[in-house]
Amino acid sequence: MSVTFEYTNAMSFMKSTEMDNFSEFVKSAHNQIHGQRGPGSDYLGWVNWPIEYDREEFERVKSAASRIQQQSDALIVIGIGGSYLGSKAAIEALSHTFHNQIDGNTEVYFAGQNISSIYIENLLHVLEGKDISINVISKSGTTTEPALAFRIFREFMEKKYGEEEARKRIYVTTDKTEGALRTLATEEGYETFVIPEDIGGRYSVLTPVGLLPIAVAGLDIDQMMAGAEASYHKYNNPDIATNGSYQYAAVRNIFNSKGKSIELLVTYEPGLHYVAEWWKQLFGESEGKDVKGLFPASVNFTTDLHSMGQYVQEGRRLFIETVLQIKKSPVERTIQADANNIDGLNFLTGKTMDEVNKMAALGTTLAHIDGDVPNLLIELDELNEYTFGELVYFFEKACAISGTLLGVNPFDQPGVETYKKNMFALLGKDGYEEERKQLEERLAEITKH
Ligand SMILES: O=P(O)(O)OC[C@H]1O[C@](O)(CO)[C@@H](O)[C@@H]1O
Repeated sequence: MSVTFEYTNAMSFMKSTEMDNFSEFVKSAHNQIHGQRGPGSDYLGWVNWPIEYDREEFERVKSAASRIQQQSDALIVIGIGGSYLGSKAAIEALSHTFHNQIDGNTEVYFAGQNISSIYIENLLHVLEGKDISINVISKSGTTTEPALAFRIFREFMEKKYGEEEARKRIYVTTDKTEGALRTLATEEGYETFVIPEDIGGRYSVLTPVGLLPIAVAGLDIDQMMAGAEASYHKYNNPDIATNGSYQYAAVRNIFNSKGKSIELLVTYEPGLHYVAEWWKQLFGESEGKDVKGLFPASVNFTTDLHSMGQYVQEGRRLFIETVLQIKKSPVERTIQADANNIDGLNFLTGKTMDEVNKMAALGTTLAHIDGDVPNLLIELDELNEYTFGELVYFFEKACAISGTLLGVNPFDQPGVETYKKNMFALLGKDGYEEERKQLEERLAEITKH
């Protein structure tokens, strides 16, 4: 089982010497990351995590997951950004497409990833009559969206079960010592899991942040960590000639410097939609700063070929494409002959749906190459917990190296604060009086025109 990277379909857009030229830069980026040096070096805990993770806590995650499965019909995962995208990606990719509708499964719902009252109302509606547990996840413990959702769900739980029983159904994943959530968890006696202080949100899927919800969904987290460990060893050498993760990092930078501004992550399996969402946060927050970075976007083909395909083929030439492909679908559905053949599809008789999907992918790749879109390929032999773990680490490593090559700090996200500052000022939070005054003046100016 493995994850492979290749860029053969990008070679007509670049010279092989360009890759060679990157080899020394890649080596020094590798040495920087492994030597715990450089910008953001306080956030490198994820590098050795697959071999160094806390085994005792890992076992506790598994037993909490089976307790939740026994005590509840549904788990509500409250978090935003890196505190929900990894588990959402794994559950969508690896579970039954309609996981929550299958009898016997512990349903998993997400909250706190938006501020929509409609969403909360409808979620509470769906939960009527069900026994529930909560896993609230926030590294800082102060992020508005999950804090707001937790306020609502805590009250809901205490009303439904009483304080004592609610306590047994609330699981908190947060910083080891700091933050409002840690304080609350200590006061209330909730069971807690730790987000290591040297692992940022977007690098946290293989910590309890991702692992508890993933295990509750019935997935094998031992296999996931085994895949991540294999990937750790595979991408632990600085040689660009043999390190696919570093090749991916270098090729992205080559095309960025040639003026490409968007990387489209392309999938042909709907279950991979949230893997792409997770990937967007990883690369978007890591590289989008100092007026730099490829804009990470994603499409689900063939669905989006009927909406975005036209632009990718003939619109502004901004793109590189990275196809995330599963070599062989675990499900074989053979197309049958139809006596009347009114739809004209009898030429597909005897082929499987997956063969058709693969030919759609190949045809699209060739068409997009003709439309000047360099094509990169990441292939998974199979899609399962093991290869998911491998893929996560492949991307994490590539992202750290890519951001380092780009010359940014891949581990901070200062730009996210700007909207928060405005929101707090507009809502009248204490300490934001001056900002509020300035915004009000600005808004008055806009209304005048
Ligand atoms: O886990 P927290 O601290 O609530 O943060 C959630 C998300 O918010 C961000 O900090 C951005 O505001 C992301 O980097 C992070 O994944």
